[in-house]
Amino acid sequence: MNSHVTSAAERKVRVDLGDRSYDILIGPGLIAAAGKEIASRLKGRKMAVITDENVAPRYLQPLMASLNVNGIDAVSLVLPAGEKTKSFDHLIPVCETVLGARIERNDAVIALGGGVIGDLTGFAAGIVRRGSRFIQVPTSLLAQVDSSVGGKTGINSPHGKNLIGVFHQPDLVLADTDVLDTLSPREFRAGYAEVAKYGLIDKPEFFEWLERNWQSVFAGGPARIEAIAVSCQAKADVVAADERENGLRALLNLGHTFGHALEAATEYDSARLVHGEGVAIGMVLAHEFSARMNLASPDDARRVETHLKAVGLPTRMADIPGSLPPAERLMDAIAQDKKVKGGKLTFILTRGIGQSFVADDVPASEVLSFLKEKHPR
Ligand SMILES: NC(=O)c1ccc[n+]([C@@H]2O[C@H](COP(=O)([O-])OP(=O)(O)OC[C@H]3O[C@@H](n4cnc5c(N)ncnc54)[C@H](O)[C@@H]3O)[C@@H](O)[C@H]2O)c1
Ligand SMILES: O=C(O)C(=O)C[C@@H](O)[C@H](O)[C@H](O)COP(=O)(O)O
Ligand SMILES: [Zn+2]
Repeated sequence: MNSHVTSAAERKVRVDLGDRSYDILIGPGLIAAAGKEIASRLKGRKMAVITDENVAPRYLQPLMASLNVNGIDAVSLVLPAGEKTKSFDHLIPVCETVLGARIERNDAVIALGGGVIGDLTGFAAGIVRRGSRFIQVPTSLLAQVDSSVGGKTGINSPHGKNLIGVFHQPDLVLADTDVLDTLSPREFRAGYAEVAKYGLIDKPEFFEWLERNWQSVFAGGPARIEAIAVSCQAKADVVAADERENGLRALLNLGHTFGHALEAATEYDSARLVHGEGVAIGMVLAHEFSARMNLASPDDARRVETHLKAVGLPTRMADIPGSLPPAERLMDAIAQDKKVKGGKLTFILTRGIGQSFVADDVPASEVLSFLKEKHPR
């Protein structure tokens, strides 16, 4: 470990956004060090910690103790776990807890959990008092490599994923890598799909590294921390260049147009499909669709599927338990995607491994006949 680093962090990634820049600290022991890290960066001494029922029994008390020891007075709220929590019903108690504790703008709201808690809490922080300080303590692999970074916050609608929300950047991200040891294998794999995504967007050498080293990433230790740090740096670079998704940032949506439609189609039922699994299936579909449009070789799609299958991720719509609505209904969700412009579909397509690009004006008729072909029925 670097001797000049005073915290437990092994790696630090900076998200450069002018006066809204912030650090992502990555490494073991960061929950225990949270109070010190937060107190040294923020003036506020009142905070609300929002978490879920799986994370709370393991990590809430250590976080609260670390805050208290460093002079921070904190309240907490424990919500049900799972994607359905990203809803108006759960947004209300988060806002009321923050207001009830008289958290001022310069105090902070802390998300302790996976992407569900991070997106919901970030949204509450973005709207309470028209914007309050926000700290992410991501506890799932997915949240550590993706959702805690970049300021997209929000909730779902029956019309589609993340359709209600705001951009609201955190002031600090503390990714304690020790906590990943208690994540279920299924949730670890789901987070890994977003790690692989960075390779498939524009880092073919990272994808090759993952093909060779994924077992070490799953096992823990330096390869895991390296994969998290590479992912955070990749996301930080994109967010710094295009914070509000006017262009380049849409690349981070690789696999998501199909994936989000599948999540809406399964009614956000985490027992059937979780976000990272939808992204895995969506990335295979995006590569296959690119091959069908003669943009890429079908070999690339096969290579992506082989790797994601090897780690144990679902790669086909048929892998989702239960029946799916017809392709036409999936198209309804796709038509509600936030990337749609003037009614025209935008997809992230590819010319090969690590050669993704934003394709505007993708013909809906092509997407529909592709989905009909792939649909398990
Ligand atoms: N804002 C963004 O940029 C962004 C990026 C990617 C995904 N997302 C969103 O993130 C969500 C998915 O996040 P997720 O995969 O973290 O799901 P999640 O928040 O539901 O967490 C997954 C499961 O793991 C449990 N868990 C979390 N940390 C744990 C730990 N250390 N030990 C034991 N159990 C733990 C949770 O309780 C939950 O049951 C989706 O809603 C997705 O849309 C947002
Ligand atoms: O940060 C981004 O930008 C992403 O697209 C990251 C995705 O992994 C994430 O799932 C995001 O929430 C999707 O964004 P959305 O705008 O399609 O809701
Ligand atoms: Zn995602």
